[in-house]
Amino acid sequence: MVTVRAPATSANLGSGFDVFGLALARPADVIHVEKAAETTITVEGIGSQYVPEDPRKNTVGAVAEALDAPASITIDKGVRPSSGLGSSAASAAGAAVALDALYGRETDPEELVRIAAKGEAVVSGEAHADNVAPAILGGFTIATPEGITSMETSLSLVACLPDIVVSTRDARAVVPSELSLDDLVGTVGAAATLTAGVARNDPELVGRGMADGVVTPTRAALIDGYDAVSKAATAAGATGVTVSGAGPTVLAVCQDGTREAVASAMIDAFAEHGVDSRAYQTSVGRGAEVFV
Ligand SMILES: Nc1ncnc2c1ncn2[C@@H]1O[C@H](COP(=O)(O)OP(=O)(O)O)[C@@H](O)[C@H]1O
Ligand SMILES: N[C@@H](CCOP(=O)(O)O)C(=O)O
Repeated sequence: MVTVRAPATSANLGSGFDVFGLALARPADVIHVEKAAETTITVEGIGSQYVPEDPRKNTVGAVAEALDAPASITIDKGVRPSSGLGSSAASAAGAAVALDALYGRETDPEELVRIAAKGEAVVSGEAHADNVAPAILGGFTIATPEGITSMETSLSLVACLPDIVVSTRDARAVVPSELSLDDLVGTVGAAATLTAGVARNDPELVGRGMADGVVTPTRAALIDGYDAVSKAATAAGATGVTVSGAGPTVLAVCQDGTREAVASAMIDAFAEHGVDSRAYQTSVGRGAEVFV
């Protein structure tokens, strides 16, 4: 048997829609795989009742098929489904790494990212790699059709998950299909600022570079209390706040020493809007790893 821990991830980071991604130190899924004549999937853990065990409907089934690596697979969900924390991607990435190890393939990690992205297509209709790239490679990743660039970085983060469900498929439907030249210039400037901040481990630059007036406002409208949560996090010491992935998780980048205050400010602000939430105080993490 091979067991892999695969991290939650936060995609987009505001200005990098479908391109930027960050691996989080916590939470994570744990995937166990054993060789079998055909693929079967068992799902346990947080939100497991919402995750299909049919291999044709689970991201992990598509990965096993793409790798031609049939297995008996158990997924222990630590990342809640439909959270904006790359839940479906954590399982896909974990399965890709686990099945590769189980069958001794030693596949190039970038190829594993492409295979895990096929799992994402099962859920959202598109093989976007912005969650599976950091889930496999760790750190900050830039995923484009031409390839993946990954960078190590150190940032203090809060991922606040409200008790709301937003499916990635639905949240993709509200994204505008066109943008103005002014918006393009703003987005390029922000994305470049964010990348410089990542390279310098600078939370001020990363926070400033998360600004986005194109995609984020359309998704924020699906999250009760988003504006209040964003303001409360900023007042408590966040340098930037955005929708994590397709939402509903709200991600805050924090100045050193403010993470605890930011987390409780976000929970309180959601509560004032009648929404229960849970805040993960976290940091930038590693990619999926075999640990047994
Ligand atoms: N292994 C998996 N883990 C989590 N969700 C999965 C998995 N396979 C399929 N799904 C489906 O994917 C959807 C959640 O994925 P998605 O909407 O992208 O949310 P998230 O932002 O958490 O990744 C749910 O409908 C769930 O049933
Ligand atoms: N770029 C995608 C990312 C979806 O991330 P998830 O964590 O919500 O699955 C998008 O924004 O649609």
